[in-house]
Amino acid sequence: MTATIVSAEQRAFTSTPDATTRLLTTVLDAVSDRVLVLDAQGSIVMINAALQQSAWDNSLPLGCLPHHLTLGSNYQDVITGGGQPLEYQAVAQAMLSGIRTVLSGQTDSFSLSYPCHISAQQRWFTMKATPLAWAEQRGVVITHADITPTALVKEALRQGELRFHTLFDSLAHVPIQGYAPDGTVRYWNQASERLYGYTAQQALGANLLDLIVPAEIRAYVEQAIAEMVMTQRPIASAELNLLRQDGTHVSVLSSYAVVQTPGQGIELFSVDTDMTARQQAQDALRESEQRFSSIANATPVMIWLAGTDTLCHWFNAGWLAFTGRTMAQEQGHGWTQGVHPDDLQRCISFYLSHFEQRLPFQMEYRLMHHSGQYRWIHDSGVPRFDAQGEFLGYIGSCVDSHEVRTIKDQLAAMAELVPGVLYQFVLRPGEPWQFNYLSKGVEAFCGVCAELACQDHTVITQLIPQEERLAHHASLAQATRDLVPWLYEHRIKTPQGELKWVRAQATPQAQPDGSVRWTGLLTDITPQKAQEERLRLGASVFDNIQETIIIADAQRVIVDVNAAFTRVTGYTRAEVLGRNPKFLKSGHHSSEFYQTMWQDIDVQGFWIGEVFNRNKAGLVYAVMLNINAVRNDLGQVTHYVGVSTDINQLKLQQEMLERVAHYDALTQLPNRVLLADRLHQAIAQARRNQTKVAVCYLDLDGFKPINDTLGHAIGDGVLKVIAWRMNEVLRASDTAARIGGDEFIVLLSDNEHGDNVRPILDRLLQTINQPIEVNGHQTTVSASIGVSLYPDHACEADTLLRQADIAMYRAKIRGKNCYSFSPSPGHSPSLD
Ligand SMILES: Nc1nc2c(ncn2[C@@H]2O[C@H](COP(=O)(O)OP(=O)(O)OP(=O)(O)O)[C@@H](O)[C@H]2O)c(=O)[nH]1
Repeated sequence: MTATIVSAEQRAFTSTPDATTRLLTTVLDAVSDRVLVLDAQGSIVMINAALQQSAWDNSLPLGCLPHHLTLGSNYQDVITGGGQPLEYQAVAQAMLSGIRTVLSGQTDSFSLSYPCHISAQQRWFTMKATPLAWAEQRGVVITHADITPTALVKEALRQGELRFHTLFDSLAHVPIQGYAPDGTVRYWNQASERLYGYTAQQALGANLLDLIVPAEIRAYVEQAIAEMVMTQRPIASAELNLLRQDGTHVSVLSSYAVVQTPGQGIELFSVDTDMTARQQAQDALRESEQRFSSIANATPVMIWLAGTDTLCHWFNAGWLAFTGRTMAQEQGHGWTQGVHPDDLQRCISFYLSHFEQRLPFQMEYRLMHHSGQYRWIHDSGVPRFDAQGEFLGYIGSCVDSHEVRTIKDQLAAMAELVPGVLYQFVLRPGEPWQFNYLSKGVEAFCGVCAELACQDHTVITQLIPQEERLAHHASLAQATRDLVPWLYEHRIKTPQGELKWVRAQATPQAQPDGSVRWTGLLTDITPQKAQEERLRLGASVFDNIQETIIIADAQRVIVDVNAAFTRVTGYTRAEVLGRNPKFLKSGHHSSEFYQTMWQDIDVQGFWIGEVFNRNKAGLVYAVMLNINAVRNDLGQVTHYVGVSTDINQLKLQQEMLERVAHYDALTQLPNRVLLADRLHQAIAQARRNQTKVAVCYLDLDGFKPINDTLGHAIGDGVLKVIAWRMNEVLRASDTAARIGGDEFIVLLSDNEHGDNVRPILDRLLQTINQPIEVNGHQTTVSASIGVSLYPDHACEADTLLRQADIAMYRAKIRGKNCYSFSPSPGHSPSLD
């Protein structure tokens, strides 16, 4: 294309013989931009081909209208001339102002973009003015470049960026920052404002590194940015500790985006997640773990931690000090190597069974001490859960319970020696009983295994007969409520079918956790119960037996009597309790009698004999009394039991027989047998007392005629009267006996000499000789008496009797109704 020269100025411009100018003109004609040159006055001195060509387009942009665009015309007139749309007038003024600044040398260039409607399409142009000098003239070269394609792209980008930022802004809670490779902030959303404290206005244009990157990580951030710029790819997310405006730190997780923006180069975006809360939680957790670990390591208690896989992964210093092993050795299953082989199986299965159910547990096992000795430890494990209830594993604490266990074993051994069963169980509201301890005695006593009973209380409770169980449980529940010592007797039926009586005594104690712990003793009272049964039976016999029973204590004070006692004696039980039984004395026995009786009881433990007692009514009765001393295990007398059998009838019968044997049935005077006894006693007494006994042989005179005339019955009556009269004149110590027919013997004891008996003999003769009336029949008899004296006439009873008999005949011979003494030895019989 060739430049068109249309004026003198144009000619002057083009006539310059400067090859450079020509070259320039040629170049200007070759470019597609619209170019025109103004001189210092603003007149058009050159128009290139593109502008020339476009001058024919009715829709030329501003300043290019063809009817104005002529060489030599003033450019100001061209672009401010009439017919231009109103919206262009401001643009035209701006253009002129810029051109003037260039022409005046104030600036090296001026550019302005402006829209322009061509054929109803909006297009974008950039007007640029740069100074130009030629042939000692100065001017300005103006280009109008159609930048519509570039503008469209930029607009699209701007719209895209707008949407991008709108999207960012809509992420109100996500802090996002956009920045240039040099750190200049280009985007700063509201979330960033909240997080870092800088407003968008403060942040935009500032350097991100200066705003929020602490000095200590600045080099790292710079390097990261450089890497992203170089690779045009984001680096991996990083956790950074950044600064807020107020100087505090904030922990963020930064994710990055690298955006290649046409015209703006690389733009970087950081998308931050505030990690402060998580960091604080992590810090708190770490601190808590550190605190736990320092506390756990400071305590002498041995502590272990297990994860959800049942494996122990941590042991405190106390544990490691105990075992003398390293953490690595103990972790996993390592710790089980230290458990005593006898305890291992029990220990593991106990641990696993509780672990499976997430239950707390307590167990004891022997663990190898670093000294090489096994020691008992008490291990308490509890499940761990996080705040959301998620199971985390177990934590366990152990204490060296060796000494305690040793004492416990000793106590258990002692407990085995205690008769009965020592036990302890715990009652928790709403839970079944739990036996903590049962001494081994339960196996012999109840026939059940102590360990099984500790696992399941029904092993014990089901031993109680069904019909007694309710009352037993109610009694126990009452004592649990009242917290008072409990004493209860009940039966059990052992698995072997044995029925036993149990005395359960225990003390309930309230525990801080709301449970009640019972500690007590079960005693086998089967023998006592059998004894009680026997006693009950005995008591029944006691009250129903015919014999009277008196029970006295060791001081011989009555503590009980039976019903027969009251029936026989007339005394009620209340009247005699607390009294000595001696009030029953009849007076028939001497004090020696009783002394002997008690001596026998004390020495041989019993006494049996006949005793005359006196009842409440004053009557004497005979009993066969059996007194037994009851002694305790120490041999001390605790009670006396007297059992009396009423022998009154027997006694009467005996007396009757005795009387028959010793007394004359008609006159009731002693007979010959009793006389012989009395005579021997009288002789013995006289011998002791140096006195004399007179043996008087008395025979009635003329009795036969009474029988013969009045009859035998009257004769009997006479004999009875005579007997009665004889006793009337005799002393109590004397004896009148009938030895047959009308013959009597009178013994006069304790006479100082023979003459002392004469008055008595006289009174005898006199009283016998008194008239007698029997059944209306009057009669009279007399008596002849022969007297022998002990020891004057003889010392033997028979001799004395014989001599008295002889003397009596002498009295008969002397005429009857008189007495005659036996002659003294060596003397001739006399009739005195
Ligand atoms: N009624 C009665 N008579 C008796 C009883 N026992 C003996 N006789 C009688 O007593 C008499 C005793 O005899 P004698 O002593 O010879 O009679 P006597 O008339 O007293 O004679 P002398 O002694 O010589 O004075 C006999 O006739 C007996 O039959 C008795 O129990 N009752």
